[in-house]
Amino acid sequence: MTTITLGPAGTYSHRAAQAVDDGDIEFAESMTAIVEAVAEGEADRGVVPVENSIEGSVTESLDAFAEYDVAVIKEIITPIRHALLAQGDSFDLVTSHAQALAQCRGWLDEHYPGVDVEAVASTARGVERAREDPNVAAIGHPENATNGTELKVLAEDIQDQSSNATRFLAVAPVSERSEAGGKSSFIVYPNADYPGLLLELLEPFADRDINLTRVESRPSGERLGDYVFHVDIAAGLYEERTRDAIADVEALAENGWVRHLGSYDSETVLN
Ligand SMILES: O=C(O)C(=O)Cc1ccccc1
Repeated sequence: MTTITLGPAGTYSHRAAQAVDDGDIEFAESMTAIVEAVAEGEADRGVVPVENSIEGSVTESLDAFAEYDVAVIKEIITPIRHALLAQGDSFDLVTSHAQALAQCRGWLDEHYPGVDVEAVASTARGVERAREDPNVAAIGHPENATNGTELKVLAEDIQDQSSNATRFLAVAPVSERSEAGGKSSFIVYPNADYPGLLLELLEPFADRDINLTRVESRPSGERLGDYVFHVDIAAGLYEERTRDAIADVEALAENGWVRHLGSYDSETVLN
């Protein structure tokens, strides 16, 4: 089994992927490339971050789910504890994944006011930069300090909120889409715009006492003000009430489309 996730080795996505699958791990440098590799049959599994408790959605992952046909087979929730890593105590640039830089914005302002920051494709890519250049520090998991040339851990737990957690989703080819699991995800493109549309789309769940765990609107890319809705619910597709609710949503979206991502269970991993 080959799992593809955000690389190089040492990213938080890599850690989440290892927690759910101990097979071969391959790396890509964008969420889109990971989802595309699974949709095209180049990898059996993909693991991408979708939401962080401080910074919110990883929009690139959501947009990739709307673009490529894949099945969501598991949710992985993991606490994220960032460290500042560098060759020595002085540096003039801090580099990391944009989400990690944002999660530590307050801490950086307080301890290194005015320091330059630069976003790179992943936290581990930032660590590579710090290994190559003594003027660069990186934000990432503290274990990156010892994997390879030694780096100093200048500070630990630098995220702005101690309860920093990220949700990752594991995806598989559509043939593995399941109806079993306590949560389900789907994407609705109603291709319509009238007062009360969103209310109508959500009523089928309220009427059946199904809890929504997330609703996110993303631009459809068609025209300004036109949206695709990403909806997660705390119910499985094996339940009649879920199938009935989604049938109602499909009727409302008759001029657009509904993409079923599948039902799955959630696992919290501490790593
Ligand atoms: O760059 C990484 O390590 C990732 O896996 C993306 C990410 C960045 C910050 C928090 C969670 C995931």
